Amino acid sequence: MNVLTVNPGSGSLRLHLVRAEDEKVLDSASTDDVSSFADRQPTISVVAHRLVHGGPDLVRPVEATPSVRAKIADARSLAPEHVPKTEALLDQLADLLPDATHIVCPDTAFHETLPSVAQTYPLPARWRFPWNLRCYGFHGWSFSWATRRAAELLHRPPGELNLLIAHLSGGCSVCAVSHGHSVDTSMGFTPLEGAMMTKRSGSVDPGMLLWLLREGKLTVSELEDGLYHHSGLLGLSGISDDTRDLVSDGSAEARFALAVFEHRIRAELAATAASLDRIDALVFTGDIGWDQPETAEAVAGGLGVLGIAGGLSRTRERDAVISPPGAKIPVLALRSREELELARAAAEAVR
Ligand SMILES: Nc1ncnc2c1ncn2[C@@H]1O[C@H](COP(=O)(O)OP(=O)(O)O)[C@@H](O)[C@H]1O
Ligand SMILES: CC(=O)OP(=O)(O)O
Ligand SMILES: [Mg+2]
Repeated sequence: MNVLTVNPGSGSLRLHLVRAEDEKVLDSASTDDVSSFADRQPTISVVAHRLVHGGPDLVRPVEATPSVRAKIADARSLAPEHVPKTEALLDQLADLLPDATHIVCPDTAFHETLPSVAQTYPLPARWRFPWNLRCYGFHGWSFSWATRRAAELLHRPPGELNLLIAHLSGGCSVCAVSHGHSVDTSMGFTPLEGAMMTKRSGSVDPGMLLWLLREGKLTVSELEDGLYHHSGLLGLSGISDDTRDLVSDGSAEARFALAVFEHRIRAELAATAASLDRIDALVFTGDIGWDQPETAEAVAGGLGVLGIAGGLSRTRERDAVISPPGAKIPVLALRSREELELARAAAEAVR
């Protein structure tokens, strides 16, 4: 069964054709030209659409029926960078591939296992319940792949593993996995919370946001645009949202932006680690987690309090343990393979 996986991230649209039976990638592209990509495939039976926010109701992969489409529309304003892209792609691909089964795969599904203490914001019940104000968590397909792949590399069943995972890419979030399940994560109600990102701020004092609005410094839309597009590595450095540019630039501004990024990733990892009774491994994934050894080194090397240390290998030829032999807690670097998890989940949903 050939599955077209569609992954609209904040900074790119990634397309893969995956043969589900053996998880082989038959073709891939990072392009907005979905129609040329689809046209060049001989057969596509299923389309797996990554849906960043499933809202309160979409908690597993499901076919994109009209009632599911209505629920996606309800979740639109919760992830304004992502959900509208998925809606447009669902429309476009339903026209291009009318005979394929279209499955929507929520990022949030992986975090359905979050215990209620980790899901809950300390807000009045009269706000929380009618408006579903809770922590959802994102990057679920990346975390579930990382869990599966780490288990292979560590020769342990995934159901036994306790992991700290850092998905560092355009969007950045961390996850604590206990016995294979998400038990805490840094993103919450929206993909703006938690770790500092490439262009997004991550968490900042809510009192500061109130002050900016109350004092008329910024309008709601200026605030939203600034927090989503002009903050993070880009906003701090004034140079680039890409860690590769910042590392090679080497200016004081670039180094400072990277140092704040590393500090905030370490803080998020340490906070989520509090939900684990032991750490079997720290896993780096996502574009930055994979291709920026300086970042992995600075993050791991600064987590001595958790028993994690640096001295990591800088080689990235294949997914591997990158900590030195004998490290108390192994550190792994894995390429993010959301497409394999999306293909697997969609193939299971149509069976
Ligand atoms: N070291 C890096 N390697 C690759 N991409 C990076 C790196 N640092 C920052 N980026 C940015 O991350 C973006 C990828 O973002 P996006 O497509 O949203 O990916 P993801 O969906 O994985 O978050 C790219 O646009 C790039 O500018
Ligand atoms: C949830 C999220 O931020 O996704 P991405 O990193 O793909 O933009
Ligand atoms: Mg992504």
